[in-house]
Amino acid sequence: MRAVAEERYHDRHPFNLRMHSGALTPAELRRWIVNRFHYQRHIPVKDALITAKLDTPALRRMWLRRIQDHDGQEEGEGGIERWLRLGEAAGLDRGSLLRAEDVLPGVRLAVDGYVNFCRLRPALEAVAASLTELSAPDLMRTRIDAFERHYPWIEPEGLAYFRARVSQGRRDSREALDLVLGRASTRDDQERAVAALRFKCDVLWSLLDAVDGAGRGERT
Ligand SMILES: O=C(O)c1cc(C(=O)O)c2c(n1)C(=O)C(=O)c1cc(C(=O)O)[nH]c1-2
Repeated sequence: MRAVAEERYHDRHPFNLRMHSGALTPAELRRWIVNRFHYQRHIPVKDALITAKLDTPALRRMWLRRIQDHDGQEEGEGGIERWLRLGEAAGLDRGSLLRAEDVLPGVRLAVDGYVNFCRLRPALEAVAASLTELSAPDLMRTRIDAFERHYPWIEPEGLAYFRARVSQGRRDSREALDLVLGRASTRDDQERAVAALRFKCDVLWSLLDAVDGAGRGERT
């Protein structure tokens, strides 16, 4: 699982490499923020679908916390709100983020693919798909450094989302890995868990393909 989460993770995608080296234009970075918001706002939806598949109070409590991380305990809190503030720090309008008018077709398909995977597959596979988060905390740190160094026009308070995800991602991936290791007792289960994680890597990769492709005309 760790090898898949490392080798196929989107930190190696050309768009992320350009982000980290400071090569993105303001328009490209804003396009990424708008499109990634579409992914962010669906994370609690897919986590609700997973919660419904878990069969003990302890597991449901554990997974419900993820929904709270994104939705907050009340208005004005949580990861979705922090992402909206990132958008504002980059000069985007909150209303246009919420209306999702500029979300690319390929991004809609990638996000639908992930939500429907979690809707239709058993808990083991849906939880295993979240394990891209094994690699997410390192990427968050790279991203924070890159934003501070190369994109100072984004106000620093906007980076609160990424800072919070470093520890949340570590805890989430530890819990999800324990759950998968505890449940995947047969060879078949283990292979399905690995395939789920590969699928999720493809979701993240396709999302960035769409964002990258949309900017190609502007760059040449
Ligand atoms: O910015 C990123 O590169 C990135 C990647 C991932 C991931 O690896 O799936 C997640 C997040 N961010 C994220 O912010 C997040 O809340 C999250 C939840 C999940 C998941 O599948 O349950 N992945 C991710």
